[in-house]
Amino acid sequence: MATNGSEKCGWSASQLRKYSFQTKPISRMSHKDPEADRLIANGQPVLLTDTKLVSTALHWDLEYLVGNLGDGQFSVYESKDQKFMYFDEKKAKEMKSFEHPTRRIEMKFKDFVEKIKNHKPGDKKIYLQQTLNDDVGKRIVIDFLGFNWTWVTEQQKKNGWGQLTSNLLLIGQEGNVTPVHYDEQENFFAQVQGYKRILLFPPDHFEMLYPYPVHHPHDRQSQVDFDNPDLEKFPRFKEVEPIEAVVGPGEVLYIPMYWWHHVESLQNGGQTTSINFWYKSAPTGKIEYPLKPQQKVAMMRNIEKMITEALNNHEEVGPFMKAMVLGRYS
Ligand SMILES: CC1(C)c2ccccc2-c2ccc(C[C@@H](CC(=O)O)C(=O)C(=O)O)cc21
Ligand SMILES: [Zn+2]
Repeated sequence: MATNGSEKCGWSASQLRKYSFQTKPISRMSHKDPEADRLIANGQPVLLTDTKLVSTALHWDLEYLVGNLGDGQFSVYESKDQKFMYFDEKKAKEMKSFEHPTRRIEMKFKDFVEKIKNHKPGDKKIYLQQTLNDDVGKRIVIDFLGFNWTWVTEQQKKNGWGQLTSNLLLIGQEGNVTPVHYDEQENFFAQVQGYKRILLFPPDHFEMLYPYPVHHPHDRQSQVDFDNPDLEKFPRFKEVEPIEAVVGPGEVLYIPMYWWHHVESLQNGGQTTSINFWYKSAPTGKIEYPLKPQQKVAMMRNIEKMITEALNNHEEVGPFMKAMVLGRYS
């Protein structure tokens, strides 16, 4: 819990990666503050310091998890550098030229812990990402049942969200980076062990973050490499104005649907454990004008999908849309 520096906050600015843009701090507050509910209802991010959402998981260190997660297979992603770029495996199959930035390997949890313990500089980085399901040990089930379901279910109801689709258990190594992307679900992101720095960009940053085409395996991810932005190709990237949150154990960040987020496990901060709560969005009610940026992103996605399917060849999509717009709408 970062503070004005007088109390210990468990991390220091030297552990944060350096980027070309400035950031503004996110608002942090108690979940009891009426402002918190107002922000969530308005689809604005907020860092909640005291929800106790996953307080029964705060003791989930690696040896406890080895002893209680059961003998199942876990999805572990491997990357040659510190970036773990999501890609859609189905779309990757349809794109011969696509080079996979990460590799998914299935392994037992104890083998994952061994890899973490024996990691040496130069080894591939790894990131465990696994849906919490019912074939975990019974003590994990008890911890899971002890989550603050009262509060999170109340949030789901009063914001009209759809069902809880999944809780992902995430265990990453210090320095791991999940490059900036958006999801089409509401997300209560709960930090369990270690510290993560999250940069958040509003949905209207679509034009400054240059997402990949919808049919591309990196759909929903930005084409801009934050460590080496190509301002020739992506000139409006210099206009980005993110807000920043460092989440620590017991803290919960609300990441609204369509909000871009970049996530990094602090350097030299040890391994990080997070649990996310993804909810389907509220059904679109009566359309009101002006349209929200999220609605425009959803429209652009549908139009891109329709044109790509109708032309049945994604090379033609650019020329087709240029013919429609250049000199006529631009
Ligand atoms: C990078 C990784 C492991 C991955 C690889 C391949 C396919 C999917 C994913 C995936 C999905 C979600 C996260 C959690 C989080 C980011 C973070 O905490 O790092 C986040 O973005 C969110 O909660 O929305 C992380 C990953
Ligand atoms: Zn995400």
